[in-house]
Amino acid sequence: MLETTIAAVGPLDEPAMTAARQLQARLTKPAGSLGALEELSVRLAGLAGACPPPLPTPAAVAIFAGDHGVHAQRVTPWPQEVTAQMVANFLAGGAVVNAFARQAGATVTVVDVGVATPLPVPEPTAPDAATAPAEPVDHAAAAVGVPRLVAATVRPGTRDMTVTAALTREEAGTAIEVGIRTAGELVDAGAGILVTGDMGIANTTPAAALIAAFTGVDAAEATGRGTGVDDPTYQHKIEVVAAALRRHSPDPTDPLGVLATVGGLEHAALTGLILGAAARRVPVLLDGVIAVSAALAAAAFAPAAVGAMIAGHRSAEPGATVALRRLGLTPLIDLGLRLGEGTGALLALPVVTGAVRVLHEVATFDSAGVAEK
Ligand SMILES: Cc1cc2ncn([C@H]3O[C@H](COP(=O)(O)O)[C@@H](O)[C@H]3O)c2cc1C
Ligand SMILES: O=C(O)c1cccnc1
Repeated sequence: MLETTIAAVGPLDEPAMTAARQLQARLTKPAGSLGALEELSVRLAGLAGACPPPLPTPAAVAIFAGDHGVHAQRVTPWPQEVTAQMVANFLAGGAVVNAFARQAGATVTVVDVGVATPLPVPEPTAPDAATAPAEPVDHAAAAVGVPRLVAATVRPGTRDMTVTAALTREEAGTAIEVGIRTAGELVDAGAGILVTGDMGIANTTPAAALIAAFTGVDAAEATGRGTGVDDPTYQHKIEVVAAALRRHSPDPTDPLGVLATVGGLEHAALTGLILGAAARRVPVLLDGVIAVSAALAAAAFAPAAVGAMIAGHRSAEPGATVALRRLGLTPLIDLGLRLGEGTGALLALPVVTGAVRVLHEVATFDSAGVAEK
C-alpha cells in the first residue's frame, strides 16, 4: 500500500495554476493584495487540477494517539496514562481540539495506533460542567457529529529509542498504512481537507529526533520544551535525542528506517495520512512539531507530497521552524501555540477556505465594471 500510494503522488497541475494566477489578476483588488492567500489559492488549484479548486470543506481532523518507550528517560513531567486519558477526553468532546473542531465544523476521528495503557471507560453521555459548551453550540457544530474512535493498535507504545530501535521496520510500515487507510476513508466520506492531530505523552522527543535526522541540524537545535520542561530536564532531553541519534545514525534517504529507529507510531501514521492525502490530491493542513516531523518523512518518501501540505501554524517548538524551512512552507498563523492535538491547524482553517473562496466568489474588474489603474 505504501508503494502504490507513493507512486500516486504527482506534481501540481501547471495549466490549473496558470489559470488561477490569471484569475487572481482579474479580481477586483490590487494585484498581490491578498499576500500569501494568493499563492495558496494557486497551489490548491494545482493540487486539484482545476480552477477554481473545490472549497476545502468539510474538514476532517485525524488525531493519532500513541505512547513512547523513551518516556522512561524522563523527558516529560507527565505520566504516560495521560495519553489514554486524553483520548477519552477527545471522545467526550472536552479537549481544546474538540472546541476548535466544533468552531471550524470539522469532524474528529481519533485513531489509537499504539496507546500503552487501557482507555478509561467513557462516562455516560450526560453533559457536565467540564464538557458542556458554555453556550448552545452553533449550527457548524451540528455538522461535526460525535468524535469517532478507530482502534488500530500496532503495538502498545514504542520501545525506548535510546536502548533499541523504537519500532521494527514492519511496525513502522504498518503504522504508515493505518494513516494511509485513514486518509482514504476520510476522503471517501467526503472530506475536502484533512487536518493532522496527535496525542502521545513524550512525543516531542521523537519529533525532535526525526527533525534532526531528516535535516541534519544537531539535537539542541531540533529539541524544544514540549509541554514545558524545566532547564535541567530540557538539557537532559537534548542529550536523550543526541544519544538516540548517535546510537542509530539514521539515514535520511531511508525514511522507513528513520521512523522505525527514532520515530513514533503517531509520527508514522501521520506520515501515511499526509501521503494518502497527497495521493488523493486533497490538501492536508499540518499542525505543530509532530505533524511537521512526519511531513519531513512524507517528503522523503515522495518529494511531490509537499504540494499537498499547508502549514497551519508555527509551533513554539524550535524544531517546527527547522522543519518548515526545509519543507519550504510558510505557516499561516503564528500565535505561540505549543499544544498539538490539531489545534493550531484548525485555527488556520478559515484562512485556507478564504483563499479558495476568493476564486469562487469575487467579481472581476470586467464583471463588476470597476476601472483598472
Ligand atoms: C493534558 C495534556 C493535553 C495535551 N494535548 C496535547 N498534548 C501534547 O503534549 C504531548 C507532548 O509533549 P511532551 O513531549 O512534553 O510530553 C503530546 O501528547 C502532545 O499532543 C498534551 C499534553 C498534556 C499534558
Ligand atoms: O507543536 C506541537 O504540536 C506541540 C508542542 C508541544 C507539545 N505538544 C505538541
